[in-house]
Amino acid sequence: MNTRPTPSGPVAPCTPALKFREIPESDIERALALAYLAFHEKPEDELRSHHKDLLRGCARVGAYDGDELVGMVAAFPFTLSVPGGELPCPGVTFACVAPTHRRRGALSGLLAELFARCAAEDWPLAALWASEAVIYGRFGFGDATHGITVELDSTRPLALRIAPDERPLRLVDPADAPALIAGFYERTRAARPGRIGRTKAWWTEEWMNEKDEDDEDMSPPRTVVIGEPLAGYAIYRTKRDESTPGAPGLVRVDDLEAETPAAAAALWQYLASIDLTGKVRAWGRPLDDPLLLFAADRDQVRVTDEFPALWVRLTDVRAALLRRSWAAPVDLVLDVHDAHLPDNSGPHRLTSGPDGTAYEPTHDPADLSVDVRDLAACYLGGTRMTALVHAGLAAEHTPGAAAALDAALHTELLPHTVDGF
Ligand SMILES: CC(=O)SCCNC(=O)CCNC(=O)[C@H](O)C(C)(C)COP(=O)(O)OP(=O)(O)OC[C@H]1O[C@@H](n2cnc3c(N)ncnc32)[C@H](O)[C@@H]1OP(=O)(O)O
Repeated sequence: MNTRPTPSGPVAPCTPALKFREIPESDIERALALAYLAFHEKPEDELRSHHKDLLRGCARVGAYDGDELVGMVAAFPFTLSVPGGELPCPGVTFACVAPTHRRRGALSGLLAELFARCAAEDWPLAALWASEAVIYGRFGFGDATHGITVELDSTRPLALRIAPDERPLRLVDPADAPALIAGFYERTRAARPGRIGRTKAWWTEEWMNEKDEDDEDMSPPRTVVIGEPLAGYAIYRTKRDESTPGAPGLVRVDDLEAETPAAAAALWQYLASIDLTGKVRAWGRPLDDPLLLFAADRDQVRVTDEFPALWVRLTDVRAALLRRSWAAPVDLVLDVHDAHLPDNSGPHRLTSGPDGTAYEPTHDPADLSVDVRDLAACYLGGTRMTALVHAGLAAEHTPGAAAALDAALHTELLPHTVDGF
């Protein structure tokens, strides 16, 4: 059997008039105007200039109708943590097409151009956050990391089942915070796949930016740390509730990492005890956040949302599989289907063991058939192949093949991405 019920589809035919080429620096203003048109935004000068800087640092592909720029994608030069290390991974952003040119294959052409660039640059992965979940599966992106929103009722002290770390907490000046916590963050990246490498500029402009891009009522970012040497940190903002006099305000947690459960408990307890606030909202927490287990009262700590976070594309399946580590020996034939990048398609024998990992074309019958988007969903260990087989999205020809692949793909911590872009 070789069922592939919802494959990534073939590339839509491009409008013959459209040409795809690099967007030069001289067109960045036009590129921004196009993005603001497509995303319905009218940013102030400061934010506009920030977007301009971001675009300058990106690879940029444009769709041109004659001289008119009608579509673009940009890509940050990120690295992504994968099991056992990290890989170069363009972070696709600013994907947009003028409303006059939509559904004529512009995005398809732009992504085809980007994939060609990935092959030329030896980028085995690409990744993005989707504005709409329905868009990117057809291009071979799979939802490889997931996030949850957690809300704490902090009108009463946070009840815990474990003892928090009793060492003092310190607030750190935003200008000093990146240097203090960057090394610690890097260690969390090594332990958890799906995390983006943060440059100094990324720390300063995306994490320590005084103004919050989404909510102008939010305070500047605050960074609280515990331990010497550092055992954990939280980056958060607060806002008052102006609607009702005396109503408690909000603590919004943007990032929190701790190396021990006790340090995490101390940070959550601190966040839940800030005066004049009554709710802590943490967006983009990992699915396996220990808080959900060590909270003593799950009515006080509730998961209010779950969503796909990072969509990953295996632009070079072979390189992506060879350049991650494997949790258990594996030897099976994978028949991958990739409608956009045919070099990825066809049966290959995947072996991994004490002598290393190999992934080579074979004429042996397939043990497992899977679309490249679904393999991408499993790649960081966040989705189980057995679940995909049960959902009818992958076909198991040899009993036990999916379970064997899951054992090899397993990661101790679930993949997680908190850097939006
Ligand atoms: C990574 C990021 O930046 S996410 C941000 C994405 N951008 C936005 O949401 C901005 C507003 N939207 C847009 O600019 C455009 O509609 C885009 C970029 C989403 C799509 O661009 P288009 O050039 O219209 O896409 P294109 O014509 O190549 O579509 C290819 C296929 O995807 C489908 N598709 C594209 N967008 C959507 C959508 N929003 N919902 C459902 N299907 C979609 C098309 O129907 C087409 O399907 P088909 O091959 O079966 O015919």
